[in-house]
Amino acid sequence: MLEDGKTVGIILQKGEANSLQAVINPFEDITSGQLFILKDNDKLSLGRLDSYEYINEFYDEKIPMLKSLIGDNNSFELLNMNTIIKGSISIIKRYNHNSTPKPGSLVKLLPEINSEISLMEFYGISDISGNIKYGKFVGSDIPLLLDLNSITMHVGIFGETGSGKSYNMRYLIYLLSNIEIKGVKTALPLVIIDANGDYSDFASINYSVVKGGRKWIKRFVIRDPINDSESRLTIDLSLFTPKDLADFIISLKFSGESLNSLQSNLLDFILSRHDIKEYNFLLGTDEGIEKLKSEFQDPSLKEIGFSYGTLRAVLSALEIFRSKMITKYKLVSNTSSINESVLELLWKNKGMLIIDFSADGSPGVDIATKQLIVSYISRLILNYLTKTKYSGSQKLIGFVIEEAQNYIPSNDYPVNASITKDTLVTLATQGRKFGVSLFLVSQRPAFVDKYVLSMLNTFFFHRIYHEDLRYVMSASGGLPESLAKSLPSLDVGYVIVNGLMSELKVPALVRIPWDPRLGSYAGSVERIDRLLIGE
Ligand SMILES: Nc1ncnc2c1ncn2[C@@H]1O[C@H](COP(=O)(O)OP(=O)(O)OP(=O)(O)O)[C@@H](O)[C@H]1O
Repeated sequence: MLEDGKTVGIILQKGEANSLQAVINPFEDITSGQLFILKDNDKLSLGRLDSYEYINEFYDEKIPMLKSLIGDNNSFELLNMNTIIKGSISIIKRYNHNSTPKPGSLVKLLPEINSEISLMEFYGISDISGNIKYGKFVGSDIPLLLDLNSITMHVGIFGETGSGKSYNMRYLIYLLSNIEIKGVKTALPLVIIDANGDYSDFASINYSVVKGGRKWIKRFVIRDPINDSESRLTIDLSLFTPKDLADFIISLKFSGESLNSLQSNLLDFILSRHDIKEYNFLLGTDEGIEKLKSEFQDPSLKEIGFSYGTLRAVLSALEIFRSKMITKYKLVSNTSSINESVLELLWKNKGMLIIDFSADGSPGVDIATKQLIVSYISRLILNYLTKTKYSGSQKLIGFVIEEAQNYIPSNDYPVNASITKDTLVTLATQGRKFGVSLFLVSQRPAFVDKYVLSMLNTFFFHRIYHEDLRYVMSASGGLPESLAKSLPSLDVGYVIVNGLMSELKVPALVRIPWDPRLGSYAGSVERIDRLLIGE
């Protein structure tokens, strides 16, 4: 069965450890990273083409090994050509044996696989019920199996702009929405921080794409909703410490870029005199802000050492906060629109919450406010899952964060994200225990916090910038040189998948199938030539 694919080459030399040299038919369309079956009599192995080159005038019948192969018709045709492909192949799996294919072994395309039994045979596993079928290995129709049981070890999706990340995330959402386990349709509950409105259609026109195992989808916006598929996002400030809120309010004045610690200390001092349950009133209503402002008249503040200038600066920060959060965004509410009951509904219905941060869904909302929201949602998810875990039941939520560098930046990235970073680090470290699966999507992995990067265990690498190669290599535990070399020039629609979820257990080059329903979203771009002629 596994050996049924077409013979396209012959092993010539056995190199060190798992590496082999082979001649391959030059008329075959091959790619670095492609998988082949290697057949040494009845011993089969799986090999990955690491590199190849076209060599001319190779054939020389005086070579003893070639002489012995000339008897075989297939081999003769291969060897009797002026140009051949010389390829380096590494063995990535041996099927029930320990040997390395000897010179003369055949290199075969992967077979056609039409049944789950042959798929299990290919992977050498005895159960595929916890797996989803993702894309196809390059040069074959065999899907990469992704093990759902490793999903809480977190996922990274990286690639430069236009490399296909959003389409891939949409494809993953489609797969995670249409899971079938032992005949039961289900889905991974998802909360999505949608930076550019790339997923909003799943709540409306493309609902059918994701409704397989889901019964509930909600899209949140930060403006007045204009139809039934939208809800206004509000958050509950009692989930934050006074220090978090003080830092946020003061930094908002500087567009989130810097922080005056004296001003922040003063506001922290005032807020700390209140119970956290009062924060939604104090910071979410005009009366509350007025009450808070009146507390700055307290003469003891000057005695403690807060200057008049600091007091005035904090009052002006509170005004800026009021005009944005209360007047413009109407963001704060005791009965926040996303709360623990909503997460409970999300879990029960295997639903999906889309937080639309696009210019359409959240017009004019600055990055600091987006961070406050992401921080709020992270805390909510962590609190909810911790509570359910300690009450004896385990639940699971996938948390997709696009433009992850804005929420968990590395030290090299000029964004202050103290309000999100700590909680997201906790989610990354504790996620497996409590049932959180992070999906971090970013154009620049170099700008994502190194510690969090090291917590990710499954990677989807699209074409990436040269400068990011180093980070990608260290975060993913290394890629074979051949695959690493191809990363900066990978075509759209191709991705290197590596890590715990991959049943292949080694990095693989995978083709992501095109589905027009998944291909029409806010971030997808039309071809400019067709656009210009109005096609
Ligand atoms: N598997 C695929 N097959 C064919 N076309 C694809 C595939 N994946 C993506 N594309 C096309 O490539 C373009 C860019 O893809 P996508 O929007 O996913 O990139 P991106 O990496 O998310 O970019 P950005 O970071 O700028 O948002 C889109 O127009 C999309 O339709």
